[in-house]
This record gives sequence, structure tokens and C-alpha cells, in this order.
Amino acid sequence: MSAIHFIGLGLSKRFLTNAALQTLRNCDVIYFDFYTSLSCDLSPESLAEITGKKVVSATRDLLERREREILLHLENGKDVCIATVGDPMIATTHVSLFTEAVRRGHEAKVIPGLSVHCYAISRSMLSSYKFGKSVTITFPVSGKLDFTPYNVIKQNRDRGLHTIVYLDLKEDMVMTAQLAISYLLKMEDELKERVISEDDLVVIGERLGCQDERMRALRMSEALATDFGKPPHIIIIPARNLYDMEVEALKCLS
Ligand SMILES: C[S@@+](CC[C@H](N)C(=O)[O-])C[C@H]1O[C@@H](n2cnc3c(N)ncnc32)[C@H](O)[C@@H]1O
Repeated sequence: MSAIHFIGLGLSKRFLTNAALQTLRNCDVIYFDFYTSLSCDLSPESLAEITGKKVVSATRDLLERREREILLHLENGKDVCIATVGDPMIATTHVSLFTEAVRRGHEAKVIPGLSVHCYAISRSMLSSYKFGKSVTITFPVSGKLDFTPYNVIKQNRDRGLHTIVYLDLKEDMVMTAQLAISYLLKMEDELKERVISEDDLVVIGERLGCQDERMRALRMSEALATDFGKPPHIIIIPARNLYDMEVEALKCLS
């Protein structure tokens, strides 16, 4: 029986755990999930250097539509590692590969990694008990915006909850926080349900886990006019009924 390991690498090299490294070094085949997240210094090349092993770049097509190629390694008695920036099971799509490996009688394990989800909550200092459903803003398809993020933010705000907003990542395009804010304001312009206002506070995380990371709380109107530098970026839309301590905490972000 072979084993498949889903390994969280954390957000950058300095968040790689011993558990992740030891498991990677014992794997016969290492895939680097190249499409569910981005890091300032983790790449197939840097992982090959750290582990001393060959690392294969895995596209969405390979991990989601050509699973059979990966499963074949297991059938051939090899242990496989799928390495993901952040955590392998938070805001990613690897569960079906896990369950399929188990269905075929292989061992499957998860080594959690520091996720941008936890990192952003911690750095924002907003109450972790007050986060609702998270959501992703996607690029328009044929010029049409998907309004799901607007509706999720509305549901969370109606319940006094904060929203974590991930930004779309394509193989050739990465959404910036500035563009995402402009999409949210466009949605408000169209639906007019008073979910988003230019005066609202928004929290933006830039390149979290990297040397030049930043976490700032700004008004929407200021965010719209700000260049946040290189992605990845993440957005938190805070609830409108902030605790006093949360208001003070946001003032300390810079
Ligand atoms: C689909 S999520 C994947 C999250 C990943 N599985 C994890 O646990 O960290 C990817 C999105 O999270 C955000 N993100 C990921 N890493 C980030 C970072 N270091 N700084 C800011 N945002 C980040 C970006 O919006 C990016 O497009």
C-alpha cells in the first residue's frame, strides 16, 4: 500500500514546518500545486533546493482532471507528496484526490500548513469568533461579474460578521486588491442594497508572510486609489458593529 501526503508549506520559506520537510524528504514523487496560491519565495525550484529532491510543477489540469497520472504512482508502489502554499485543505480543491486514493486502498494524510486564512485573521486582530463564510472575487466572464461575493458579504454583515475575501488567481492573471475593491463598488452600484459604501473600512493584507508584508485598514475610497504592490493580496470586510477593542486594533495596523 502506498501513501499520498497533502502538505501545507505555509506562506513562505520561514513558515515551513519540520513535519512538512520530513514528509517531503521521504516521498518518491513530489508535486508542487502551482495554481491554488502564490508565495514570494516558495516555488518548485526553491522546494527542490530545500528538499534535495526533484519537484514537479502541477497545474490545475493535472491535479483536477488528470488525477489518474498521480494515482498511477500510488498503484506502482510510490509515495506521493502534493505540496501546497498555505494549507492544503483551506480554500483549495484537493479533497477529491484524497478520497479517491483512500477508495483505492491507499493511505492518505494531511500535514496542515499556516494558511493565509489564519494569518490574515491573526494579523488583523479582529475577533476570530466573528468571521462568517469566506468568498472569492473572480474575474468577469464574458464581461459579466459574479455577484456571489456581494451576497455573501451582505449575509455576513446582516449577522454582524466579518468576511474574508480571496482574490482570483489564474495561471496568467492575479487579481489585485485595488481591482477587487472596484468590482465590489460596481456590484453596489448595480444592486444598491447598501452592503458596501466608499466610507466603509476595509482591511487589506499584502504579501503576508513575506519580508515586505503589510496589513492596513483603509476606507474603501482610499483603497480604490492605492497601489498595493505585487500580489498576492487578501481583503477582510469587517462587520459594521465592531467591538471597541477591534476599532482600537485596526487603528494600530500600518
Ligand atoms: C484560493 S486561496 C488559497 C489559500 C491557501 N490554500 C492557504 O491556505 O493559504 C489563494 C488566495 O489567497 C490570497 N493569498 C494567498 N496567500 C497570500 C498572501 N501571502 N498574502 C495575501 N494574500 C494571500 C490571495 O487572494 C490568493 O489569490
